[in-house]
Amino acid sequence: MSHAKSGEDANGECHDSKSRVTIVGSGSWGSVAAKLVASNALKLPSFHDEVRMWVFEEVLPNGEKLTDVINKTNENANYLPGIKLGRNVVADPDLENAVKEANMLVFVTPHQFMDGICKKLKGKIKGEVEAISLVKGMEVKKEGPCMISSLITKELGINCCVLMGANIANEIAVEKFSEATVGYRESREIADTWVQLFSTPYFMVTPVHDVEGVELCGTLKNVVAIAAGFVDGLEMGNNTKASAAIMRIGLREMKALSKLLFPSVKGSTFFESCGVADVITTCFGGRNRRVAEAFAQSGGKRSFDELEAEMLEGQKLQGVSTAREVYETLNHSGKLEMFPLFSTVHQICIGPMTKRAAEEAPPSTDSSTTGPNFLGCYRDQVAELLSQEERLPHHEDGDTKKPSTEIIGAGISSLKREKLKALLRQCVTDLIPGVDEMQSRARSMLLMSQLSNKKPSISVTNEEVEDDIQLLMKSDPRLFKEIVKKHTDDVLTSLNNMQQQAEKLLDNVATSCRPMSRDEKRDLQRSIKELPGGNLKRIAEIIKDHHAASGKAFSDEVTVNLEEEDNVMLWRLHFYVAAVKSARKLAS
Ligand SMILES: NC(=O)c1ccc[n+]([C@@H]2O[C@H](COP(=O)([O-])OP(=O)(O)OC[C@H]3O[C@@H](n4cnc5c(N)ncnc54)[C@H](O)[C@@H]3O)[C@@H](O)[C@H]2O)c1
Ligand SMILES: O=P(O)(O)OC[C@H](O)CO
Repeated sequence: MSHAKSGEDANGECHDSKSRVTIVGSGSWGSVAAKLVASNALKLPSFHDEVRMWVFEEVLPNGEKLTDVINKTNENANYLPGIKLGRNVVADPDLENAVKEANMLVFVTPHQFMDGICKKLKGKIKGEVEAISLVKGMEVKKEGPCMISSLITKELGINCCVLMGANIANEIAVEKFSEATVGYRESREIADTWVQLFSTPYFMVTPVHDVEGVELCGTLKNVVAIAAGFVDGLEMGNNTKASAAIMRIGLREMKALSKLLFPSVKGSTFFESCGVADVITTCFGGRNRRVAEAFAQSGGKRSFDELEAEMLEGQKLQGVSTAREVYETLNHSGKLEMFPLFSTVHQICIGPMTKRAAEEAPPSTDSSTTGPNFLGCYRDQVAELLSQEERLPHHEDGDTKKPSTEIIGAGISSLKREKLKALLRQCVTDLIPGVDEMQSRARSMLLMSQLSNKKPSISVTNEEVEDDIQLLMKSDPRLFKEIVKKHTDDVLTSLNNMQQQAEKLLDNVATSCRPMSRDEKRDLQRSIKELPGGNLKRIAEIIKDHHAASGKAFSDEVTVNLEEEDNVMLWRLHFYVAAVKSARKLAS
């Protein structure tokens, strides 16, 4: 994008190569965006001074039009009273007129109006136009979820960056320091232009090459903020809000859902202003939190619509509709149970809520340490699938009546078996990112503990040990050790939880297996004997746990007599031995 001064082209025709900016929206954040951009447009030679702001026209109680008041007083009396926007901001109630000369469009209205706005602008935008969306929210179309930046690109055929962050409008309006993140898809140059247009000494903007990640952070944190409001309304305290029940799990679900929708989303984006910082600021200071708190205080008797109208005077909440959109998306893809916080927020928003229901609503302890409860959810789905099925004789395939060679699901119809396999395949796919994360956390902890003992046995790169960690290690070795221990314990707890869930899932799967043949038992016996000591210990644990679960007495000494074990136990051992063999093969 070029920003040369106005001039004549080769044909002697006058052309304007300075950029013109229009702000599409004039709520509280829209007005602050206009103020930021207007102050920079005056300073930057590549921009026209005038900044247009499209205003959804309203008539004030004194009969004056909002647009006229803004142009007369330079203040948005309805949405940002007391703040001068800059004399170069021109309010315009005519959408088409407001955008017709602009080649840089800033979209900043509540997300529910964006579809209508795009439809009105379709075919009305000409030439090379760049857009940026400050809108936190998404649309759910027949084809699935559609981020607002994609909606703009699809409907108007223009590239669209996003700007999100910990940005409570009223604070930035009075020039309190804040950061924001610009997400871009392709051109870094265009992202830099937006950064330049928005940055001021009190508003620091950073570009990130992850448009979906940035936009999903801004969108999904509003659902987390609604949950934070519920917890505040129920006076459950800041520990609950920050830790297990809300912000921590909220961030995990935000990350998991973002990656599910767009696998290219980067983990590092969640540590930018648009991620963890926006979660914190909105959960403590935002409108979503405030109205959700009032909703909880009313015991769910007053609706969000009523409270929004009463408390926000024309401003709009985004979290309630986003919770519904997220719920629809998850419901459609059969993944509701993997996101207990998101789905519960929607259920509370639409239904009567009692203190008890809300207290029962937070995610189970399973998911509080392992994030979205993938394994627990698959375990339940497998159990449900198998319990629904009328068992057939083990030696027959349900549909063909031919002897079955399948191990898993041998006693169920082939249709159910295919469903079971599909569930297990999906489980593995969903589990991979969690396992990768666990592996990387475990590697970091190993590295840190070796560093604290000054004996790294693996090569250490500078990126892996950040400066502040190195500093802490040198300045306060005792605190460093404590932190390493705490995080190591967390990793071990998470691993333990994952293992327990996986065990339960395997127990369920094993109930569907055909009887093990004599030859297979012999093979299993042989394979167990060849296992090293550590794995034998695990075999003993599996047998002990299984006996305990089925109410059998057990002693400390475990003797393995495969002839006496039940079929479920035999296949559980078979799966374990097979996993050990595969792991060894991979390692060699
Ligand atoms: N306010 C903040 O602190 C803040 C900060 C960052 C991001 N955001 C995001 O910015 C976006 C815009 O929010 P805001 O805070 O500027 O708005 P707002 O909630 O303060 O105001 C609502 C706006 O919607 C307009 N409106 C009402 N009915 C309309 C209609 N039928 N069609 C079009 N417009 C209509 C109103 O005129 C007003 O401008 C949202 O996605 C929000 O999440 C807000
Ligand atoms: O006031 P909220 O809850 O709409 O949140 C405002 C902003 O998104 C905070 O970054």
